[in-house]
Amino acid sequence: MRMEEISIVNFKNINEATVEFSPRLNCFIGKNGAGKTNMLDAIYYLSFCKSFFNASDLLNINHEESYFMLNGSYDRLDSSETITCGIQKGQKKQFKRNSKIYKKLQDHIGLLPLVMISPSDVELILGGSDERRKFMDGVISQYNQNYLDDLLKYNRAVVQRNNLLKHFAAEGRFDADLLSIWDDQLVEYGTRIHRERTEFVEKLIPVFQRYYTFISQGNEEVGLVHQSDLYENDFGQLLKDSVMKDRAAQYTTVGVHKDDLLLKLGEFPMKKLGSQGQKKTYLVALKLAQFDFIKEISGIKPILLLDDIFDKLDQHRVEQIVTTVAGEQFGQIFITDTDRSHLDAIIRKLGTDFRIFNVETGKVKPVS
Ligand SMILES: Nc1ncnc2c1ncn2[C@@H]1O[C@H](COP(=O)(O)OP(=O)(O)OP(=O)(O)O)[C@@H](O)[C@H]1O
Repeated sequence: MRMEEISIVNFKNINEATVEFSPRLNCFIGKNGAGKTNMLDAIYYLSFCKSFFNASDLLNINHEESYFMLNGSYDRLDSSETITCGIQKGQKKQFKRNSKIYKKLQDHIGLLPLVMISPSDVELILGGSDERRKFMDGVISQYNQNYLDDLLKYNRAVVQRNNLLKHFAAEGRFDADLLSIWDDQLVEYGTRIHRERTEFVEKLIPVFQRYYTFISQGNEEVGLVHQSDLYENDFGQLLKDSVMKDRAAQYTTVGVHKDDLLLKLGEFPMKKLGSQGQKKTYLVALKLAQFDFIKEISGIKPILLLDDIFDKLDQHRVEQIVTTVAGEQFGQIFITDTDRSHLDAIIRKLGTDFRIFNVETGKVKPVS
């Protein structure tokens, strides 16, 4: 799959841009703060109906304006797709596929597979367990629409159950039957979520380790372990056994909303012992494994966005990454950098079609 063209109006610092892309490699070069990442984010937005960075849509509208528009043309499985998105202050977000408005944005997720590798991925290592659950959920929902549905229902049931626990505490009473209505829902959705996450992580691990070994040239061993209350226990029983604890805490203390991924360097946590370059390598390997995974399941090569990928990595690792993404298994790539030297190496290696764009204070111009 590839994006052929994007038109942008008032998206962050990009007031107006229409850019035609290469089917293989597209490089955005410019100084810090020029708008390179904003270009990638606009592409990301058209796949996920949201920014990679800002949860609030309003933050993506240019500060001086009251709306933004994005329009992307794609070649997907040999047919053309046009995706349009418009955000106007005070109005509902509009997302259209071939001029037809989506009733539910959720229906769009997965149509245009995409993997973004960004410096802010480091939160996956440094942040709380919610970051790592978000990672699993984000990938699985790209190929499994029912998963997102289960997740929304599960999260709603957790909120309701927690409200009930708080209500009981405030009233100084307890009704086990009433609570068990939510237990049944948690078990139904939670068991399916657990199964999907387990399968995903099991398939991801060997691919991830292969990428890590290749990029680090076998210098380190890494691990990835899915941690969940549901591995050892029947979920329904677990909820029953935890009732006293839940009542004291006034929230649901067990379940898939507590899942985590243990990210390891050798036998130790990557978070504590990994160097900056090792952490970056870990994240690149993880995201490339995600790429393979989505490609295999969807039968489509995702778009790959590489933001500031070379920072913190030594020359060997950079070369290994370049060699990897230059391979046939990858499709269209968008890459940002502050200078051309890394990119020239990629271009030489790819020996294939490419386009370079200069980005300067929100203006995007092809380099002839
Ligand atoms: N809503 C907005 N309206 C106007 N400008 C914005 C908005 N949101 C972000 N910006 C501006 O966009 C610029 C950041 O652009 P971007 O993150 O794309 O830079 P970059 O070229 O990737 O830089 P770096 O090399 O430092 O990563 C900043 O100057 C920021 O102030």
